[in-house]
Amino acid sequence: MNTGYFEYAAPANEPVLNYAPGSAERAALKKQLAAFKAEVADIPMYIGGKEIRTGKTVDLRPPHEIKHKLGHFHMGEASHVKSAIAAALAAREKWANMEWEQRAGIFLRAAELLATKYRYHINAATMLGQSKNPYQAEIDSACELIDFLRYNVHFLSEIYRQQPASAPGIHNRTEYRPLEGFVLAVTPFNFTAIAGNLPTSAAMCGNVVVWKPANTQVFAANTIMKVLIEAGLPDGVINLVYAGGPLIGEICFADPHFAGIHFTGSTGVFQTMWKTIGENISKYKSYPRIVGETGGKDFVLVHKSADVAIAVTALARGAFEYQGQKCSAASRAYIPSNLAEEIKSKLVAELKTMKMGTTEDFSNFINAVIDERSFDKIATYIDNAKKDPTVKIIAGGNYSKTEGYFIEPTVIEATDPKYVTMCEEIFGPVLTIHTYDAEKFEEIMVTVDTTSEYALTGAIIAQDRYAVELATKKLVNSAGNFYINDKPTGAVVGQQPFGGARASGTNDKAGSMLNLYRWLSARSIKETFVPATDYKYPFLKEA
Ligand SMILES: NC(=O)c1ccc[n+]([C@@H]2O[C@H](COP(=O)([O-])OP(=O)(O)OC[C@H]3O[C@@H](n4cnc5c(N)ncnc54)[C@H](O)[C@@H]3O)[C@@H](O)[C@H]2O)c1
Ligand SMILES: N[C@@H](CCC=O)C(=O)O
Repeated sequence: MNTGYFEYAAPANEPVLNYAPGSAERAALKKQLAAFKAEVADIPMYIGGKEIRTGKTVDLRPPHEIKHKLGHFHMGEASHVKSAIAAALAAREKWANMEWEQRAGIFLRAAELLATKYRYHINAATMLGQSKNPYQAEIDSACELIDFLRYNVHFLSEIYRQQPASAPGIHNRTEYRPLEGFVLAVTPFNFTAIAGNLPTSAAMCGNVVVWKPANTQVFAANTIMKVLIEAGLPDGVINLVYAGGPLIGEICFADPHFAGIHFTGSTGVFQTMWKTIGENISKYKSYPRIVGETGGKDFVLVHKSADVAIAVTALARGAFEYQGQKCSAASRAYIPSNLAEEIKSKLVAELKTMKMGTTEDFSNFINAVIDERSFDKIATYIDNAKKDPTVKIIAGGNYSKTEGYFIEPTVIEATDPKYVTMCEEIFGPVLTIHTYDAEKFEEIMVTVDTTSEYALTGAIIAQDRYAVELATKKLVNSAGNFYINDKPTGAVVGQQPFGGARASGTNDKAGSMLNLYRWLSARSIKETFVPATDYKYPFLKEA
């Protein structure tokens, strides 16, 4: 029974705690880190509200301390993926029919639990499981996830409010139904907020979900699921399964009830998914929604009028926060010849002050990269650069995987703007810099635009407003998130809706109305109060 139209006003962004020495939040976070390190977690899958343990376990270890075991999770097989689909479909009717304000209450309660009771749980889990320092964990697993939940409730209430006009004698209305089937959410390792947002944004719209996180993000994914259950999410609405990516794809994309994929991860995986869905298109009840935010090769373009301190900070933070493992991370920089020496020497000096080590030692800015596969891939790019006479490593270049997967912040200088590390996504702490003739700004913008297949984020650093205007126009298709005099990372929900085009994804802007529309299937209803009873037009009637 609907008894009113309920408002969900735009929320404020969750305030970022600073964890300064002596602060209460610092003590609470340290306590939770110690608690996690003192236990061995046994993490189940969650299917139809039941905890499922298969006995086939995979160990979880902090990337910065690989000898320590945090716990393990239970790996699923084909039968578990099928059970997750069945549980989702069984929950669908009741969930789709639940009044919006009841659904909203669950996600707002989850946001509140994360902001209070579970703030240090989710941050400590992200710090240990994904090797993030306290600030990087706070802006991701606490603030961004809380913002996604609160803003999406607000945005969805705004969508529901949008209704068509009605001519005299009739009433029109639009119902925003969930999709007819289940949504598959496949999430990446690098952001706990994204892992939480992809299943919950679809579920909030009334959809049922099968959620598969990255193996290296399971430690924090488990906390998200526990919070959602405590917040009152009914059984079967979101089913968390751990299984190989290809296996999940093979089963879900062959199911006639597959209604949509909400993916964030690499471009190659997304393209494979799209191809499989295309091959299976005639099997589905409805055309599935395909939403994917993928890779980037994000640029910083410095103009000859730039403030050097702004440029150096944009590069230091933009390229090396979270070890460069943000899809938005600056990984190619174009610096003008008049400022090149000053920018390089100041950047190299800054990088020397960045301490690297565990996340439990709060004096470390740099922690480890996510796993051995990633470490080896990044090290290969660095080794190849060391052997190549056309490029020079001007900072970092050392790495070790003895204690954890540590790679120094590395800067490669390339005379060729099409050198491999200017073009390919490395996803690690490696920045490549190219110096251009300061008088050839227009030419370098063509290079920026045509060097990579991606178009995720980019930044212009300039004091000259004509240069800012020119870059904003010429690079219109080079980035979905474009920054002026700032680093190209750190988009905030409700402020900079996030996503890129070209090979970077479908640009459906996580944390905005644009994204939520993809999980809705509108039904238009027209009611005529005094319907016609005669087919004849007035002019056909006798005078
Ligand atoms: N554009 C964005 O908003 C955004 C945000 C975060 C990360 N990313 C991108 O994500 C990548 C890093 O994350 P990652 O290493 O977790 O990415 P990934 O593509 O390796 O994995 C993402 C997810 O897909 C799963 N997967 C892997 N192979 C699969 C297959 N064949 N079928 C189905 N699922 C499969 C993984 O297990 C994981 O859950 C980078 O390319 C980065 O740019 C993009
Ligand atoms: N939204 C994040 C990036 C997410 C991708 O990894 C940012 O803007 O830095």
